[in-house]
Amino acid sequence: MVENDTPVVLDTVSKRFGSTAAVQSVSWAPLRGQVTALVGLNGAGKSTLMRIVTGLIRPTEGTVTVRPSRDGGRALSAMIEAPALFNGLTVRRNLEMHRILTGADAAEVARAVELAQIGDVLKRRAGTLSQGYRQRVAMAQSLLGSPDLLLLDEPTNALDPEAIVQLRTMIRTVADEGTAVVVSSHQLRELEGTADALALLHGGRILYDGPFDSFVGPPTLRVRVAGSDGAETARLTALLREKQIDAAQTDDGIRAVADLAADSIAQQIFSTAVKADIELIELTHLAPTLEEAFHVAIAGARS
Ligand SMILES: Nc1ncnc2c1ncn2[C@@H]1O[C@H](COP(=O)(O)OP(=O)(O)OP(=O)(O)O)[C@@H](O)[C@H]1O
Repeated sequence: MVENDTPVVLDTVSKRFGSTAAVQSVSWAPLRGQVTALVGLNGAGKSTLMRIVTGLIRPTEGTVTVRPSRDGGRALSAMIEAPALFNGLTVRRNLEMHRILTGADAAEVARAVELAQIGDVLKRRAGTLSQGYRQRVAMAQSLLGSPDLLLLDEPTNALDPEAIVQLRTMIRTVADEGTAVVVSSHQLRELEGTADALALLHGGRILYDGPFDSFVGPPTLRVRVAGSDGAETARLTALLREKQIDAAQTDDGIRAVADLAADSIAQQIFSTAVKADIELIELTHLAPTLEEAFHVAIAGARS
C-alpha cells in the first residue's frame, strides 16, 4: 500500500461514552479509488467511527491521521446525520454557499448537480424539499471541493429505490476518480455490486476488513455418510485430505471446500467413498449468502 492511497489512517482507536464502549481498538485505513461499505447492526459503532474520522468527536484512545489532500482539494468531506441546509435559501444558493466555502468552481457544482440528480429543484427553497431531495442536495454539497475521502452515513435512509440506484452510480463514479468513499449501512446487501471493500463492525470492533467479494467464503459440499459413530466420517475425511481436498469433519458430517471446480470435487468425493466402501447418504452443494456470512461472523463474535 502506498501512503497516498490512504487519506486517513486509524490506529487502535477506541471511544467510550461512560460505560459504553462504542468503538474498540479499531485500526482501519480506507483506500482511495475504492468504495468501502461500513456495515453493522444498529448500535455497532458506525456513526461514532465516522464522527471520529471527521474530528467531530475525539477518540478516548488511539490516533487518527488525516493526510493533507494530494491534489490541493479537501482532505475529507462527510454527510453525517440529517442534512444541514439553509431552509430559507434556494438549492442553488445553498450550493453556491458551499462552493465558496470549499473553493470549488462552477463546473464542479454542475457536475455535483448532475451526479445527485437535483437539476429540477435548483430554484426551490431547501425548506420545501422532501427528505429524500434534502439528502440529495446534501450529497451534492459533500462532493464539492474534490475530497480525498468522502464519508456518507446511512445515505440511503430517505431515498426511494430509483434514487438508491443513482446513489450507487454516484459513489462508483466518485471512487473511480480516486476518492476513498466510505458508506455506512446496516444492510450488507445494499452495497453488493458497488462496494469494493467491506469493514464489518460489531460491538465497536472490526470483525472483517477486506475485499467485499471475499467476505462470503467459497461454496462448500456437505457430505454425510452412513453409520452413527463417526468412524466412517473420520475415515472419509482422511481419504479426501489425502487427495488434497480441503475437507473438515463437522457436527453433521464433512464440509469440503468447492470453489471453482465444485462438480469435479463432488465426483472425487463420490468415487473415493465408493472405492473405500463408504456409504454416502448426502452430497449437497451449499452456496453461502451474504446474510449467512454476516450472521456467522456476528455469531462468532458473540460466542
Ligand atoms: N453521544 C453519545 N452518548 C452516549 N452513548 C452514545 C453516544 N453516541 C453513541 N453512543 C452509543 O455508542 C454505541 C454505538 O452507537 P453508534 O451510533 O455509533 O452506532 P451505529 O452503528 O451508528 O448505529 P445505528 O445503525 O443505529 O445508527 C451505541 O451503544 C450508542 O448508544
